[in-house]
Amino acid sequence: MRTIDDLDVSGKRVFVRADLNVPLDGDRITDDGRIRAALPTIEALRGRGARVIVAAHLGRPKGAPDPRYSLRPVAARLGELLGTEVTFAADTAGESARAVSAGLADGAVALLENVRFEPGETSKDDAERGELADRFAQLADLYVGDAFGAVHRRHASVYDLPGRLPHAVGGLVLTEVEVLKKLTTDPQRPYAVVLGGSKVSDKLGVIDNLLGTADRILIGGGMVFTFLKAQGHEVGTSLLETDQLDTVRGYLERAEREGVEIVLPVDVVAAEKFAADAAHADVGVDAIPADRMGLDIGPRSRALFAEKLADARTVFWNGPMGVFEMEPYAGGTRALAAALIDSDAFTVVGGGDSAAAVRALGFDEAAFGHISTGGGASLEYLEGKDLPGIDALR
Ligand SMILES: Nc1ncnc2c1ncn2[C@@H]1O[C@H](COP(=O)(O)OP(=O)(O)O)[C@@H](O)[C@H]1O
Ligand SMILES: O=C(OP(=O)(O)O)[C@H](O)COP(=O)(O)O
Repeated sequence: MRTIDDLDVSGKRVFVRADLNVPLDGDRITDDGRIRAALPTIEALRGRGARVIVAAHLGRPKGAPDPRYSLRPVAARLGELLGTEVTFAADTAGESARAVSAGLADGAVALLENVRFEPGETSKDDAERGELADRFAQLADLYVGDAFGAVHRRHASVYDLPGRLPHAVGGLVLTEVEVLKKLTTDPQRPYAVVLGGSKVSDKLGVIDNLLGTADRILIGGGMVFTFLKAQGHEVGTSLLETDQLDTVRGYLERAEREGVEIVLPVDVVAAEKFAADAAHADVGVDAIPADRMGLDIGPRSRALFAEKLADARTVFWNGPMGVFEMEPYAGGTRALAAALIDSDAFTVVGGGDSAAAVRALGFDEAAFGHISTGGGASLEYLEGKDLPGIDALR
């Protein structure tokens, strides 16, 4: 793969696909870790006289402009961190984007509006994605793929566009892959993987492959309830993927056959509704009330998880254990982060929200082996899957 050092970028318009999918509270960025992670590549290109056009997604809008998912606040923060103005294009690949691209000076930086405002970005139809990629290609002379957190997505700006322009891989993707490689080539054992978060249907599938490599799989966060239900427990109004129940039953059976330990919580914090001020209580997993939702793993589960991680030599963690953004449901995530730090294992934390949680809860990032910007992307890499956003750069 060519790196940015192999490209002659001076005076050229360089399309940089970055992952700037940061958590927001209204239009306030609550954690700018992914913007910071994108800086080195952008700075290196600027420093060599490139005209840098950054493109990214934010959240999951439905293929049309939606002000809640505008990247405008991200442009402002990117400008502050770079110490230069970042021109914001009010559309993704339309008139505004073309005008911004044409007016960019050497060393200047622009950010396009959310690529997912275009239906072609995430389309399953090759022609529809191709049409958008053609429009992106008109904006630039060169392409740099640096959106590690999105390399598992076969999307127009990640997968189709690099085929249309001379391209290179960005430094963030290279660094991430280098660290994750250590987990795939003979990890020190016991090797534990901790899965949580809310992208349940996205991430359940990884368990299939992890059953072949990990010694222990600990399940927390919104993942828990599909497992508990599969075991016959009632889960009230908790996050549940009903159509995945058979799959999960299959994982539980296979784990038992193959001697892989799947560790599930024994208690959860069950709340009346999805709110910080809701009535809530710790309950055993066999006693979740019908009108309550599990928003965190409970104290007994935190102790159990810490015990299961104490002797691990390698740990990969993706997905918060609970709704850490609300203090009453942050205890599980806090306890898990502390358990990782206490263990002697090589620890990798992956995912936009998981990394943000570690920082928001006051942990020292240096206490972990590596904090990755990608959750789903890291998991798919660990599974040994082909990653469209990396394959397209070869
Ligand atoms: N029990 C739960 N119910 C609903 N949402 C949850 C639960 N536990 C965690 N979450 C949510 O999961 C989100 C993060 O999930 P995800 O995007 O999969 O993680 P990451 O970004 O680290 O890959 C957080 O916003 C958190 O509030
Ligand atoms: O936040 C992201 O992934 P993650 O939550 O798995 O870390 C990436 O920006 C990808 O976003 P997507 O899962 O909506 O494609």
